Amino acid sequence: MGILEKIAEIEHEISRTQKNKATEYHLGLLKAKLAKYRQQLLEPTGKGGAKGEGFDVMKSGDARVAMVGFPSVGKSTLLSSMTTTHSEAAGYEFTTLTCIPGVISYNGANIQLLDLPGIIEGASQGKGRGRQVISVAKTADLILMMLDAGKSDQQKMLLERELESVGIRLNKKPPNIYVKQKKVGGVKFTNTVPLTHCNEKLIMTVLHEYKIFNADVIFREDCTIDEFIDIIQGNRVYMTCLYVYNKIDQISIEEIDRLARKPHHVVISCEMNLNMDYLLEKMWEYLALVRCYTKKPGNAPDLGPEDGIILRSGATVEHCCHALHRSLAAQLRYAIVWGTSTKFSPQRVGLHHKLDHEDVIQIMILRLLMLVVISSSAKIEGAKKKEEKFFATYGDPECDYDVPYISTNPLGPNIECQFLPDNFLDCQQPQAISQNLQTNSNGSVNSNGKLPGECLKMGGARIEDVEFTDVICQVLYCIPCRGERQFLRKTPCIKYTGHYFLSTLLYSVLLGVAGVDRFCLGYSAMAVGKMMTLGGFGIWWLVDIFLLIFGILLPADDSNWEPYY
Ligand SMILES: Nc1nc2c(ncn2[C@@H]2O[C@H](COP(=O)(O)OP(=O)(O)OP(=O)(O)O)[C@@H](O)[C@H]2O)c(=O)[nH]1
Ligand SMILES: [Mg+2]
Repeated sequence: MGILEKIAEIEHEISRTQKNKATEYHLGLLKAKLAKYRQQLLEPTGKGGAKGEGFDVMKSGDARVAMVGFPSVGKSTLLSSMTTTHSEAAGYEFTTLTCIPGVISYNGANIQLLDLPGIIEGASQGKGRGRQVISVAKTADLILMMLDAGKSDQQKMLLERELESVGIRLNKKPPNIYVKQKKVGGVKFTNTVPLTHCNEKLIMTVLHEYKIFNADVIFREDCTIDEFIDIIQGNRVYMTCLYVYNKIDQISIEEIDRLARKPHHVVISCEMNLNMDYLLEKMWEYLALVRCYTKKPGNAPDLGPEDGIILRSGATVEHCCHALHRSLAAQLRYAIVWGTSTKFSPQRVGLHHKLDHEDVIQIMILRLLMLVVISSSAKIEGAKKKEEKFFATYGDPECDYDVPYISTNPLGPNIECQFLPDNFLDCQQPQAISQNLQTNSNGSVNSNGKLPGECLKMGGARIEDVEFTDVICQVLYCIPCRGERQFLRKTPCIKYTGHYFLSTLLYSVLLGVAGVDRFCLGYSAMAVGKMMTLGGFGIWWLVDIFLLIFGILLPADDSNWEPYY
């Protein structure tokens, strides 16, 4: 007996068997057997069926939509009206015999629309070109089930059954059941919710039919036995589907109303061009594509209708990196995202952050690594050019903080630049005004006597003695802060040039006779004198120690003692 007959027999048996508690196990067993035979039919072990000539269409664009339907429902007419591709349409059945691809440009995305031959009842068993059509449909992101509004609802059921029988599940989520086969230990069954559609015994029966004797099974959802069989089979495809009723020009307005109100339904007329915009909108909604705009550091993002990258729903920063450049994800340091996917806008995120529609993303990479990667693969000269080109396209990876970040939000992530501690700033050194006057070319001094950074007097040990001046400070590169990045900061007229009090005192006590302390402080001439006289015969040596202790002898360059020893 061939597989087809076996299937027919089981189907007959299922239809004959009454559904009640007593026959529940018998039916479960039959369903499992049926699924197994269908699987064998779809994947023949022998030479296999005829090759799908004319069906191997390259995947292109951002998403793929396949039209499936009975012959002469207007699939080719829809393709011709929605895309620039022409597909032969005629009043007789099986006008189209191969897969014809067209492209729809919508919201900046290119959506590939496939016109397929009509399928008939029994397509799943290979009637007509059913098998090829279904295998192409499986590769799509969305199925448009084309139906003739003039015909009965029977056609929808028939088509659904054909697709169901080859493992395509329409508008359903994968059931939340966990099955893990093991080598030993028997079957361990757990359910986290009460089961109303099946029980442990039925599940065991099905498992035995599949010759699974050792496994962990966890039901996290109240599923039916069919859904459980789907999980065991493991090759089910869960797809979204839009039911498109064509030729609404031929039916009454009440009928149109009835059809249009059903879930996942769209009513159109290709010939009269009715409701085509809505169909496009719905297709976009069902494809659930995500468009992200990239932004170069320091530049505003391009938000035009053609800009941005199109990603699948649930896409992460990693997908976005792959879409830009294949090596980008490996070098990602972090990404900055503006939009609804983050708690704060902008926010730093990692590789696994999920992006939302219309997010703006800025990718920061490891610049050094980038250089190493490129230079190891090519000569340095070529690598540099490559890197320049890369940065011109994706922006300087370092940072874009050199554009003043003006925000009035007190809870914002950045502090005011003026409040940054000194280690984040590059500040001018205060200078004694006498030196400055000498170098000043025009020789004029400001009305208040001082320019930024100028001091009339340097040094001082007590706060009352110290003079203050304003110096120009610049925030260091790559340090984020709010407001102007260059500002004046009040600074004491003190400089440090590496003189330590304690070491100098020790020099003075131990080596004062040789004038080492005076050498260190920068009084070279006096030091030579002190050395020649062997510390002024001991008197100069003692005097210097006292001068040091009382703070009268200080470094020759007006600098202060370093505050730490
Ligand atoms: N009244 C009406 N007729 C339509 C409409 N759309 C298509 N048709 C007609 O339906 C017939 C079949 O159209 P096709 O586009 O060839 O149908 P198909 O689904 O591609 O058919 P196959 O390629 O044979 O599978 C043609 O004669 C079209 O003129 C419509 O909106 N209203
Ligand atoms: Mg056609």
